[in-house]
Amino acid sequence: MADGPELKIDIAEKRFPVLPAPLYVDLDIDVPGGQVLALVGPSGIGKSSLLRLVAGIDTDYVGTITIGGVSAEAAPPPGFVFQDSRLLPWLTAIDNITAVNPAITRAQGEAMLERVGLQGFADAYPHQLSGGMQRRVALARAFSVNSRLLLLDEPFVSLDRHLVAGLQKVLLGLMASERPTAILVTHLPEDAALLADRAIVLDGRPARVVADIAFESRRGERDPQELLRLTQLLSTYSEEKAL
Ligand SMILES: Nc1ncnc2c1ncn2[C@@H]1O[C@H](COP(=O)(O)OP(=O)(O)OP(=O)(O)O)[C@@H](O)[C@H]1O
Repeated sequence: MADGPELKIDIAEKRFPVLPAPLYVDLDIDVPGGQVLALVGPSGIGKSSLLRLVAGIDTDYVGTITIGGVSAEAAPPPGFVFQDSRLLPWLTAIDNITAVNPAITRAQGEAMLERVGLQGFADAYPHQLSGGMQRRVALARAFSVNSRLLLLDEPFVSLDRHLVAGLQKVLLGLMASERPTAILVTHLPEDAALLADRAIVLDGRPARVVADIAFESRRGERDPQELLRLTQLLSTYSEEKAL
């Protein structure tokens, strides 16, 4: 399969009326097709807001964002994994998947659920699934949309770490075969080290790129020493502070 689309973010200015300073001024980020970019930075810096702009959910900014040459507002909605699963509670697992892409057949939806380790759970409702299983459905749904752009907003937050390892493996496998262009928002350097090809650190208000680190080793093939090295590198930029 070919790589996902190139993503070009060129924001001249983004403000929220309640904030005294702009959230971003002259924020330029290019993500080549098929790259997984980790976006890290302190709480409140504007990571989730950037995903909402890229997704075309928030269109109130000055600048351009294009996905494969098409403006974010006009492009098909990307796969989006939110901080909470945000499954529709009145729909079964399979119906949550076909809701984002009616072209998907039941067999294809079931195959996707099998890939995330949920064989036999197609007809379960979200409340019948554990928190970790719900995240798996959310991943399956994000890979089922008619878009090869994937936005992940702290996809493993508030899950036990022993559940996270399984989900990370599922995500790595799906990204290896589907080759989406992706942005992963995370506050954990170890998640960025494991899952991404590159990391951008945002800081300040307006937020600016204070580090842009391309990882030389290949995602999915890093040994524990390399993971530790990248984690430590990224940790030097992360500070526990809220804006
Ligand atoms: N709809 C909105 N209206 C006004 N201000 C907003 C809105 N959404 C976000 N903000 C403000 O913009 C700033 C950035 O918020 P955002 O959620 O993007 O940060 P974040 O980096 O994702 O934080 P966290 O890591 O805690 O999730 C915050 O100061 C927040 O209060």
